[in-house]
This record gives sequence, structure tokens and C-alpha cells, in this order.
Amino acid sequence: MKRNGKDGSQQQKQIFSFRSYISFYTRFPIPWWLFIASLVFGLVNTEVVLAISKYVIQINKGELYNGVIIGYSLLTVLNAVIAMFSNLCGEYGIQKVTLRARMLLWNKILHLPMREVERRQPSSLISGVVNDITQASAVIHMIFSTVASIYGFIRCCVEMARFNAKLSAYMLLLVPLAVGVFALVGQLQYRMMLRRYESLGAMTEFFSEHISAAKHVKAQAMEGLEAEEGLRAIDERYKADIYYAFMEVLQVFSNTLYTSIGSIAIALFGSDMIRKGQMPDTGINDFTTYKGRVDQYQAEVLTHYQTLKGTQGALQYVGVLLDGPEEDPDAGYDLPEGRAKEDIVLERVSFGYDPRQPVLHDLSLTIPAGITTAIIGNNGCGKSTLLKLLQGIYLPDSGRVWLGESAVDKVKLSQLRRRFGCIFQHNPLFSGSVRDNIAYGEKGEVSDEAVAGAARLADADGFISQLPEGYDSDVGMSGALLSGGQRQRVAIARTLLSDPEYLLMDEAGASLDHKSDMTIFRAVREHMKGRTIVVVAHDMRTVMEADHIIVLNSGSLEAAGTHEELLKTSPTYRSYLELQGFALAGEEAGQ
Ligand SMILES: Nc1ncnc2c1ncn2[C@@H]1O[C@H](COP(=O)(O)OP(=O)(O)OP(=O)(O)O)[C@@H](O)[C@H]1O
Repeated sequence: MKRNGKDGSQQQKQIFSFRSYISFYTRFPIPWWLFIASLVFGLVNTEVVLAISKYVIQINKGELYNGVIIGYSLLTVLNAVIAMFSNLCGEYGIQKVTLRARMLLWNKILHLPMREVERRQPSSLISGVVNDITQASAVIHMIFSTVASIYGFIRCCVEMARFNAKLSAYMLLLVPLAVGVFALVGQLQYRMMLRRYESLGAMTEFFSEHISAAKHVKAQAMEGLEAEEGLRAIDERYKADIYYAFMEVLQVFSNTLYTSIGSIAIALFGSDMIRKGQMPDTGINDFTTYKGRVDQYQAEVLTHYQTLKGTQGALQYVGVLLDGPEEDPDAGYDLPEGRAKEDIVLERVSFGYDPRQPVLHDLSLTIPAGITTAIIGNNGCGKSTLLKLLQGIYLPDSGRVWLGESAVDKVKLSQLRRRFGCIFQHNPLFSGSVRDNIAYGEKGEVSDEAVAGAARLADADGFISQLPEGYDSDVGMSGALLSGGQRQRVAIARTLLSDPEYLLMDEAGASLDHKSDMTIFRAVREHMKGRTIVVVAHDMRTVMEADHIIVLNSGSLEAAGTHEELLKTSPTYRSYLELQGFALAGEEAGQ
């Protein structure tokens, strides 16, 4: 299973350029002042470090005066304090960047077009918000640290050159070697990091999907097979981690090797200079003190480059996501005021989740305002898809959906969707109380009476009042503490509380017993009297209660009309009635 959707990561590697990577940081406010403060502390600390070096050289020479010891001690403490403040500001900045980047990503996910949401696995999106985004701050912090490190590098080089210009010149000749090695390792770091994050995403996807299906795994005794599948997901991450660890070892090795080459060069050239009397006997030791500082700052600068490349790999998925399309629910025209007085019209609508495989073909039909319309058809013929097009969850590939005079693809989606209430076969509940779930989506205070009224309409108040804490009872994660039918009633109550102008019911009664299904359906119709209801149902008793019936056949319109009309015009309709045991006498059907 591949993270990053069906297109795989190859395509995303091409899209997420270095420029996109950098422009990621223009998408949210960055607390520059914290990083600047961290930088200033860092620069001051460089001076303190240099001053300490001078004391160290004096101590090495045996100049153990009180002033030297006290100065060395005070500066060492000062160094620690300044470093603490520098880190404090930097860390605070990092956490702020992570917070803002996370919010940015969450908002993006909320506004992804449905096609995009489905193209990406939910767990990949979760992994983006939870894991990947934590890398976002690394680059900002690194920019400032790099400035401090470059400053430190130059200052230490100057001091080193003052101490011994000739030996320093030899050392600087080694710098291009270090740059080359670190650049190579940086490129590797990018690839390894990308692989790590991809495998982490794939592993998260695997476990979230398979753990949530634990019941089915047990029921079918598939533990053995699942163990093998799980091992494959774990193994990918294991390999990515191994490669990354090797790369880190390589990084440390190249750093040590570079430092060792420097030390050997100092020993060779330094001893020669001592022999020729160009340097005091303690010269190598003193020079090494400066050289150590130079190496430290140089390694910092080069490691920052590697971090930059590594972060590019870590943010690849997030970056491509942020660069992708977005739905603006407040763009477009205002919907005219009015309550359910407008027909919904589909005009030559064609649509496919994959445009190469259309689900709806050139479909034209009218859903009359103010009455109940039932949609029937075989499994997979496109009934639910049609409902999604009505609310602009998807837009047609061709043709148009109209709400009265308003084209659905031109109006503000936020206004359009608020006019619709939807009850599906499976409705998600959220962790929290029954009351919270019924009032979900309502702005402002919702009275207990309004919540109870909606629950009564959905025939839910009976079971709710028997729960240990009534309306305050917890429904569990995704409503797991309630039965399927109870969850459905809570969802129906929630939809009715929102008092929609158009109600879409997609096999809403499937998890209810027959009696409750009809009782609730009738109560809902009574409550919605004069408003538009569109119901997708397989139970012909429900269908026959509708005022208008649409029969779909493989994504096309077979027939539309009243029960009596369809008995004459739709073979599919007649066959459904017969299959469910309704006797067809002439043009009438009765049980
Ligand atoms: N999110 C999706 N991505 C890709 N294909 C989808 C998606 N949802 C549905 N389909 C496909 O579109 C077709 C129509 O599905 P739809 O759910 O609209 O059918 P339906 O008539 O409501 O079926 P049922 O009676 O079984 O609920 C099916 O072939 C289905 O596989």
C-alpha cells in the first residue's frame, strides 16, 4: 500500500520542488522575534566562547593567576546561561511554528475537495498533521542557527589566523573537502528522510485500517495472515530506519575523518614549524584550541544544510498537500432566501469518481419542491452519488445541478450545504455526550427542550432516558457504546434539530427494525411537511409512501412519476414490488 494516494510518491517528488518547499514558510506567520532573540544570544555567546578560549590557552601555558581562573569560571557560567536563553527562545519559536503549521494543515484538510480526501488515505492525512508537520520548525530555527554559526566560524577563523596565519591557511584548504562530503551526505539525508516518512505513513495507514477491522479479523480467524501483512508494513519502516541510521553513522564518520585529517595536518605542519622555531613549543596545543572552535562552527553550518535537505524529505507529503486544490465554501453567489420552494433539477449530468468510468450518464431529472421523492435502483447504480451531487460534495463532470434558479457549482457551498440535512445508512457520532451529538453543528446555546424534541421525533428519547446518565451519557468513540439502531436515531435527531430545508435520507432506516423505520419515517415527513425530502431506499413500503419516485438504471433515468404511473412505465419498479411480495393486480399493487 502506497502512501500519498493512488498516484504514488513518484509524481509528488516531481511536484514538490525546492521552491515550493521554501514557499511553505510563507503560508503562516512565523514568530521571527523569538528566533532573532535566539540569534542575538547565539552571537553574544560566540564572543564569550572566544574569550573562554583565550583563558584556556593561558591555563594551558600554566598562567594560573587568580584573575585567569576567576575570569574563566565566570565566562563558563555566563556561556551556559546565555546558551540557555538562546535555546529557550529557539524552542519556544519552534513550538509556535509547529502549532501554526499544524493549524494550517488542519484547515487545508478541512477544505480539501472530496475527490482529494478520497484520493488520500485518512491515516496519511492524520500522519501529516501528527508526525510530518513537527519537522516544519526545523528549517526556521536552522536559518538563525546558521547565521550564528557562520558568524562564529568567521570570528574563530580570524582569531585562529591571528594566532598562526600559515597553519590557518593550510586548514582552510581543507574546507572545500568538508563542503563536498557534507553536500553528498545532505542529498542522501533527503532521500532517507523521504523514505522514512513514506514508510511511517504506510505503516500508520496499515495499522489504522486493520486495527479498526479487528472484529472481522477475529471473526474470520485471519490473525496469521494479518501478522504477515503487518510484518511487511513494519519491515518497510525497519529498512528505512536502518538506511537512515547508516547514513547518520556515515555523517559522524565523515565529520570525524575530516577533523582527524585536520589534526594530522596540524601535527605535520605544526611540528615542522616548531622545529624551525616559527611557533612556540605549546603552539600545536594552542592552535588546536582555535581549530576545535572552527571545526565546531563549520560542522554546525554543514549539518544545517543536511537538516534542510532532510526536512524537505519529511515535508514532502505535507507540501504537496498544501499546494493541492482547495474548496472555498464562501466563494460564489449568495443563495436567494426562501424555504424549500425550489425544485432541484439535474440537467444532462454526467459524473464519475474516475472521470474515465462514469457512474451517472447524461442524467436529466427534476426533484419537485415541497414533497417527498424516493430514488430507487440496483446496487451501485448511482443513487448515493446523486445525493452527493445535490449538495456540491462533488461537481458533475458535465451538465449542471440547479437549485431553482441557482447553479450548484456557482453558489456559496457553505450556504448550499446548510440548507441540506443528511441522514445516511451509517452516520458518524463523535466522542462525547448524547446531547453534544444531537446538538452538533448548532451555533450558540441549544436548549434541553430543543434537544429532547428532536430526540422524540427520532424516537430516541426512550432509549436515551434509560441510559445511566440520560442525555449526558457518553456515546464512546464514534458512538461505539450505542447499538447501530441507537446511533441512527441520535443521527436522525441531530439532522432534525438543524431544521433543514431539504432532507436527504440515504437508506436511513437500514439499521432500524421495520416498525421503527416506518414510524420514524412518517414522523419525519410530518415534521418536514411542505419541505423537500429525497429518500434513497430499498424497502418498497417506504418507497410507496413517497409522492414522487425516480427509478435509476445503471446511472441513467429509467422512469419518474407517481406509484401509479410507474406501475405502467417502469419494469424495474414493478419487479421490485414483486420481489418484495407485493401483489400486482392490474395496475395496482397491494400487500
Ligand atoms: N468514493 C468513491 N470512489 C470511487 N468510486 C465510488 C465511490 N463511491 C461510490 N463509487 C462507485 O460508484 C458507483 C455508484 O455508487 P453509489 O454509492 O452511488 O451506488 P448506490 O446506487 O447508492 O448503491 P447502493 O444501493 O449499493 O448503496 C459504484 O460503482 C461505486 O463502486
